[in-house]
Amino acid sequence: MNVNSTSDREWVVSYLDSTVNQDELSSQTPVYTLIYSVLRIRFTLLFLILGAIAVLHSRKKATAFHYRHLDGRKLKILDKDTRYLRFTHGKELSQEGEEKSGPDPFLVKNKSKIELVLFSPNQVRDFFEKDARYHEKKQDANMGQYFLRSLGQCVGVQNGERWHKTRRHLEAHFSAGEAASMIFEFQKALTDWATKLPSDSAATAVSPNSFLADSVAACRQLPFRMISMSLYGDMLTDEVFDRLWHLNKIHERVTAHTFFGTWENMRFYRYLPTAANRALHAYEEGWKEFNLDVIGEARKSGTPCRAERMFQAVERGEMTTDMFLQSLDEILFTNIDVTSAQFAYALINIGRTPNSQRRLYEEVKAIEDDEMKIADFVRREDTFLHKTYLEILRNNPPVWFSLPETTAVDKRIDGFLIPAGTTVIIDTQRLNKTSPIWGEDGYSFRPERWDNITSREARYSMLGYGMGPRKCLGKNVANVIIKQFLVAVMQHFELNTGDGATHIKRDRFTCMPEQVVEFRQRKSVQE
Ligand code: HEM
Repeated sequence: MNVNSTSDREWVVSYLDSTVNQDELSSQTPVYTLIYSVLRIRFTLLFLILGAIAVLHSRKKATAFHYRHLDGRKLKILDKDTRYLRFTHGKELSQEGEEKSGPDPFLVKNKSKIELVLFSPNQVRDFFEKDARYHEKKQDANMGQYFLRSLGQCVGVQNGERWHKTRRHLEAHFSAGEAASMIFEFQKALTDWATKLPSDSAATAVSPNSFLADSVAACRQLPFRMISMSLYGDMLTDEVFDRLWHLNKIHERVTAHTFFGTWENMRFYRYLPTAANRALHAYEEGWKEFNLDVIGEARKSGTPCRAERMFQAVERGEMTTDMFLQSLDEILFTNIDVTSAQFAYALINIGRTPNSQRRLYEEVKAIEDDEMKIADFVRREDTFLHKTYLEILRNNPPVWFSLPETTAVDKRIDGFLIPAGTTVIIDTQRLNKTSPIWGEDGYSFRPERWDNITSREARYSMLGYGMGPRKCLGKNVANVIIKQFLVAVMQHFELNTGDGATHIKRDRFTCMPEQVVEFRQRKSVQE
């Protein structure tokens, strides 16, 4: 049949219509409509999902302009895995970065991830300015599964609303006022430590009035005791402290697996019967039991205890038990090396700089052994004591490279276009020592430099307690205990470190020094 004319086409249409059963037609229409609608919804969903993936992907994926300077040069990359090296060989890594990239920021590999290293005040300012409150911490600190299991719920790696809520519950107990209220209790612990140190197993006598001791070993339990006091108050009897110290021993093993483990970081590892898993399990059980025991006892006896007050947020359903336990872990166990290193460096630096030691001693002598005067002295910020404390913080950052934090928006850092979602780490030693504000002698310990520099001016030139809105939770307590420690040391000892270089231990995630110091007992104490 040849269909040419309009009338022919009309005929064909009507013919075809007539071949279709009208009942069938009416029963088929909803099915087609249904299929059509379902397909349409699916397509819409598919488009939405693809759109979301594209948006997310574009946040991560670098464009041709990303990682490039305004003048077109590209960021350099250190072509080696720095996952462990940043802890064991921080100094060497920092030097390699400087040799490869000069004054420009550079990229490093962390297993399969790429991170951006910053180290100058301009870079750090560009990183924190404007979007700092939207920066995110990596929940596994880019260290994998074992970290996620042991610390993935602690306040330090939470983001957004979860972080705000948890932080609020903890922060109230570590304010400047709370820290000041701990001073008298801390004083007792310090006097006890200084009195017993000459006969401690860490001390080797060299004369009736002097002894040698490794700077870390000399105060190995002291910061741990003081931070435990801040959490448990009068509940911290000798027996309770011994329980904590035992848990700390297990936790040291957990920390070693967390930062230096390899297979531990894999997903399947948790199911294997290994020493690392047993240590984590034993620690978690013990830590939970310990806290519930102490909190229960504090309630029964009506003893004030900060951990008990923090736990009330768990009972109100505002914080999970894991968040509570892991945040307390972060405060006490994980942080202990950080504070211990500051104590050790306080001894080393004071013992190496006779002029600073003399000036500090003169100040301490003037306040006599009066508790009220000591409390007032420690709180002041116009003293040589305060400058010494700031200089210890500047000269000895606790970790060589900070833990990862991501940018929230595309931004220029030192002229380079850095895409949103880029993970950044800061070379704290390089920043704290080579920022132009420190002048030629940034590597020297010189508290006097703070005669002419304010903390505000030094804002982007040192990473002491961190920058941006999520600074260290314990900064007020750390401020008080480090200054009180310096006072107690000056009251009891004269220090001598000698001239040799201080090495950093390679088996810690912190910059932990290896250095023997000579302690000479002061006359007033010997009598
Ligand atoms: C001199 C000793 C200390 C130094 C140098 C120090 C330094 C730091 C730094 C650099 C951060 C990271 C901040 C950031 O992410 O930008 C931090 C976080 C933190 N620190 Fe400290 N810290 C010290 C002592 C303490 C103490 C004694 C405590 C507990 C009372 C503590 C508890 C914490 C907590 C919980 C966080 C996580 C805060 C958050 O993300 O909300 N720190 N600290």
